[in-house]
Amino acid sequence: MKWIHSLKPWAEIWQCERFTTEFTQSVLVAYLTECRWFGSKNAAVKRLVPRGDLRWNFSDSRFSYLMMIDVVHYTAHTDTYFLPIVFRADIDELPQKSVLCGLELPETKGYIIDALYDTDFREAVFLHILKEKDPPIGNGHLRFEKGKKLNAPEAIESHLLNAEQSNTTIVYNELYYLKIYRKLFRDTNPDLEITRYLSEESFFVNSPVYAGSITWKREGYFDVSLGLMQQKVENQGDAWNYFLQKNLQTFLTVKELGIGLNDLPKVPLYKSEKPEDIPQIFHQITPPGFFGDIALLARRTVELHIALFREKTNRNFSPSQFNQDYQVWLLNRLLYQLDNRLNLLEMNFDRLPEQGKVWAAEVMRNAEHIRNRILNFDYHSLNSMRIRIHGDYHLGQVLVSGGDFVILDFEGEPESTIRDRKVKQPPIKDVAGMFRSFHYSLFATVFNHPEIGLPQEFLFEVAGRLYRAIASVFLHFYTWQAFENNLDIGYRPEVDFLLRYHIFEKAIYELGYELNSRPEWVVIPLKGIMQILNND
Ligand SMILES: Nc1ncnc2c1ncn2[C@@H]1O[C@H](COP(=O)(O)OP(=O)(O)O)[C@@H](O)[C@H]1O
Ligand SMILES: O=P(O)(O)O[C@H]1O[C@H](CO)[C@@H](O[C@H]2O[C@H](CO)[C@@H](O)[C@H](O)[C@H]2O)[C@H](O)[C@H]1O
Repeated sequence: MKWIHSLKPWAEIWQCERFTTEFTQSVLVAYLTECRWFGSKNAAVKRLVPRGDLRWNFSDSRFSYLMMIDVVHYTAHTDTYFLPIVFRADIDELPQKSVLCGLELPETKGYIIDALYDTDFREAVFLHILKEKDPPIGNGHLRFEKGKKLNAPEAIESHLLNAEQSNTTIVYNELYYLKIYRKLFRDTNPDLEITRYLSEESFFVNSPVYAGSITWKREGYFDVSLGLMQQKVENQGDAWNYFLQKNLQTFLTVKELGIGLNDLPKVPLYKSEKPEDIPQIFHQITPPGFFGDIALLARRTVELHIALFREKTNRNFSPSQFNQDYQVWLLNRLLYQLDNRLNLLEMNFDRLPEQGKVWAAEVMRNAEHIRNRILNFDYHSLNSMRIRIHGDYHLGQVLVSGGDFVILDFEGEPESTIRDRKVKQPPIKDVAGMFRSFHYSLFATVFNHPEIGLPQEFLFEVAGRLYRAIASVFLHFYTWQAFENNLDIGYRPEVDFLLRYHIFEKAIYELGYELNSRPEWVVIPLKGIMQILNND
């Protein structure tokens, strides 16, 4: 562990230049790189600028520096990360990842730790939310807001959630989940905005109940969301793992029954069908209730969109029409994204698995065709409405809860700016996200289970046909409910156009996500893009 010596006491630590330099250069860089939530691991970082003047006296005897760290990249782009810290004399029973460094002060020595690992800090946060306090911080104050449904417990027990996530969640009394945002934005986080709206102002009940939030407020500046508390959703895991299991069972049944491709008709792509009109064979190979689950997820998805569509007065939520400004925004963003992906593919080409190289080369050869497809968007022919949507909708964002589905995590697409995430978009974009996710889950099952013992190409083909059946049933329930409830998604040709357009967009987005986060998975979006191009 790194030790730093300071000539100033903890209360004046940021005035000690030696500390600031050593802490920034030899502690923070190494610490952040090890954090799951630090998203700039692969980026070339020019410098870190920690802001240490935001002192919060969270109890009579202790305080924390609510450290906000500007990460300046060589591209000049800057991200801000949140790492509240406290000083402690001991680190008994704390995990190693909570400790940033040892610190020798003039009169004592101890450790700087991530404050979220400190029980007193966590308890103080909860009590501040419960009592709706507004302590001063820097040139502003912290606003601890209490949700209507938060009740005072007799005693507070807390721990950190042990989950793969981009932020850090504190669990209180196994009842409340407080997500502390690690990447900060100069505006209210859409996750907080949408969760609070759905929970307190809409009829939609399949998203978590809002329990409170923490916001840094300053006169003349945009709000900065630091945390969102929700009621815990009792659940049996996420829909991603749920469907992986179902897919595996399906492939094993295909093997057991000796099903061949001739037995599995190709349902027309994206034509909505009632489950009973899907060829019987798809009901035979999938586990009981499979298409019922698809129908239920489609219903919850459309209900979410109806709730977001209903708003008439709050301009953050009221629907908008397609227009020239939106089209310019969309095309600029997607063309930039495509160039970024082609560049990433080229730079990472040699690291790709063999199959990935073949498909990557094909995608690169088709660059002009792809660009043209992106440009093929004309708002004049679109009559439906744009609304606030989930924006990063996939099976991992859905919890399976007592035979139902609950939709979470409204932060939006991780790569987008905060303002881009709030742009109203066609709700069909979420449907496209979910379709990509079903596609992913089928291909991931094939990749992860060589023990199924059938040729991969055959299983890919089975996956493709099952995907068509899933999409048809989902679309049936989604569009039917949308039409019944006057959710303005347009007539069928418009739905079809937007669906295909956004599926393509999402696959291109995913190419970047996989190349940056888990290159061994890049074959899945590559396959997705090639399939879409070949279907044309
Ligand atoms: N309200 C909740 N109830 C139960 N589990 C939750 C709740 N919120 C989050 N989780 C769990 O925590 C995981 C991460 O949550 P998420 O909001 O996606 O965090 P992040 O934005 O940090 O990735 C979820 O997949 C889910 O398992
Ligand atoms: O971290 P987030 O959940 O906000 O979303 C990001 O990570 C997702 C992966 O965890 C990524 O989703 C992609 O992989 C999923 C399977 O792991 C798949 O179901 C999705 O369809 C696919 O997009 C998501 O794109 C990214 O934003």
